[in-house]
Amino acid sequence: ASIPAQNVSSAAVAPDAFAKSKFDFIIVGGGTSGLVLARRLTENPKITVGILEAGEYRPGDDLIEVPTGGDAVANSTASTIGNPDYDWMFKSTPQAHLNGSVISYPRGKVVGGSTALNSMIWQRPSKAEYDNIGTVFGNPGWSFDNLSGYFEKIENWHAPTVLFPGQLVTNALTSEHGTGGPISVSYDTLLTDVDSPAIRAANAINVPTNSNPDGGNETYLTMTSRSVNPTTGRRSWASNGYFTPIIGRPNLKLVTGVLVTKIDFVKKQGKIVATGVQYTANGHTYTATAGKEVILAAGSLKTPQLLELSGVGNKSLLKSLGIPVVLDLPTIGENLQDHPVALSDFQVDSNLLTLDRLNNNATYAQEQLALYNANASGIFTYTPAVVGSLPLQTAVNQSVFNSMLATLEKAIASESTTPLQKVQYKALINMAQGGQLGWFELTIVPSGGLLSTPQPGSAYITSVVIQLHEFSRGSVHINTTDPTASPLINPNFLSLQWDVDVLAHGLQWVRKWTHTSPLGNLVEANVTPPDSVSSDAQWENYVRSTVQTTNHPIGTTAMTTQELGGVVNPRLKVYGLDNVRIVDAGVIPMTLGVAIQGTVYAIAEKAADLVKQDWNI
Ligand SMILES: Cc1cc2nc3c(=O)[nH]c(=O)nc-3n(C[C@H](O)[C@H](O)[C@H](O)COP(=O)(O)OP(=O)(O)OC[C@H]3O[C@@H](n4cnc5c(N)ncnc54)[C@H](O)[C@@H]3O)c2cc1C
Repeated sequence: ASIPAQNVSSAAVAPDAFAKSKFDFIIVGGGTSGLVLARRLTENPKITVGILEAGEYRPGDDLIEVPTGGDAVANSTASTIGNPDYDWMFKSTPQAHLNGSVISYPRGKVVGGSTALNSMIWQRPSKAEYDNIGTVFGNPGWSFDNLSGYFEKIENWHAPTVLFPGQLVTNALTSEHGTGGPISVSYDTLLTDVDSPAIRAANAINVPTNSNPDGGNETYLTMTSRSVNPTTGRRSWASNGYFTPIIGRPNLKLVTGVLVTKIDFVKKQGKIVATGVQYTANGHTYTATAGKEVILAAGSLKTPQLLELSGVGNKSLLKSLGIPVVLDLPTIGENLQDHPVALSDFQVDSNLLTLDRLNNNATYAQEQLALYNANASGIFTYTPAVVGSLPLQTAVNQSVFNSMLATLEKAIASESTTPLQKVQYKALINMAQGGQLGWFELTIVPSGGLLSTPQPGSAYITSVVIQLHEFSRGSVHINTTDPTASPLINPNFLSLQWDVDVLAHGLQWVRKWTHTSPLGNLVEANVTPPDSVSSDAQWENYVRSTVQTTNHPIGTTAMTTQELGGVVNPRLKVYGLDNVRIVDAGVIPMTLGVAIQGTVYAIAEKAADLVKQDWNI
């Protein structure tokens, strides 16, 4: 849809004025977690907070806020993605296990961060996964019950009004949610012609509908909630949810369009104390000072870069680049995990309503736009509704599972696994063997164009298969002292055969699903991959040549014990630094079986409480 962006206004102070202010807390990154912290810390009028953000403040921007402007797995149609006004547009290093290809890593560069770009899917993981953060990784106080409590603070939840086959609105579902929080969470009010048939077909092959994925068991298919305001029909994101309503607080200042390049440290009585940060704008370098703490919320790919540029990281790497070592903390930037994804698309009966109709029928597109503008309804409010995760055992029988596991155990025994990996692998294998938790996630995007080029007048579905718990581990590090350079992002996808097999079996399950009635009655042809891809070797080749990221990088500044190589402690403070906290997706120590924006908001809400407790404010 070509909807013009509204005028952009600025709520920020100028870079030099910001430098002259004195702050108690400096927050690097006005993204998802940065804005939550800013709001909560400035609830106390005596506390001053300064946020530094590389992007701009873009309230009411249609490209960001109109739901069909965002796509389901990113990297393709949405015009914010791949647009330097909104996106850092990172690329991975060439991927050894993906035939050397480079994959795109979109990241939000705007006040609101990656919530400006994301696909708005709103999920909570199963109980065991949150509980693991506390028990497996040695973080007292972190559990499902504790983090779920924060969801209630974040959410302004609206019950579904249109239901999937088999779905109920139960008291259990309603009571899981908050209704007074800054982020609107709602459900689609319109379904396309393929959504309900997809659910019925899954039900026919023993995959049930889950009516309450938020109560501790998120396995199986559900009508997903999403961060969309049902009254306005617009994206609800960190900027319009957390920041805009508090813009006038005199104790909060924001500077936009600046790049933070370094954290300044002094040594005081044997402690390493951060005094503030340096940042650049228009060729000038400025310094901002923090009386209490520097909080890093630059995201899992940029926070490690800033620490390394500041002399905190692996001392061999720092020395090789001529950076004076402030603190040797070699696990910074290691332990990168993500959700690799493989797509397949199918042609369906062209009379069906899918998102393709917006491209195929100009009159329909105009009518729908008018409907959207008049009363915030219609196809422009739609986001993919069919989402759910399935245990691996849904797609593989016991003997295939056993053989995958045997290959995996051999590979990880012969690898030089770190103490953290040993603990993670044990927990993951337990989860896989239990057969209860989701191992691959499915989304149906009722549209072509994400994978292959759609034929005019045709209709499609694209199925998304996400590997939720990879065993491969990557890294993100600097290779230059130039702060404007992108860090080297190496997700190291599919370095273990298990990770390939999960996606290959997931794709094969999808082919079976799409040919099961009633969905099967609507599907006319397999497009990509074509019918000719059918042997295990062909599926493997297909996976290795098409995998992308679902944009959920985590773990690069992991919250766990020092023995396991943690970067932050359970209060999110960096080990060895006196007053630096990290509050972003990088602290999540191991993959979660869901999309992660809700968790990042929850971590930031909890972090605000930890900061308030520690400073008695
Ligand atoms: C394309 C895409 C689709 C996604 N889809 C979903 C989804 O459907 N559901 C879901 O739950 N999750 C989704 N996610 C993931 C989720 O949105 C992110 O994990 C989450 O928003 C990350 O929050 P964060 O606070 O860690 O970082 P961010 O929100 O990215 O914030 C970091 C901020 O720091 C700023 N910054 C970084 N470095 C500097 C610097 N040196 N100086 C100044 N500023 C700096 C950045 O510009 C940015 O604003 C998606 C993400 C993307 C990118």
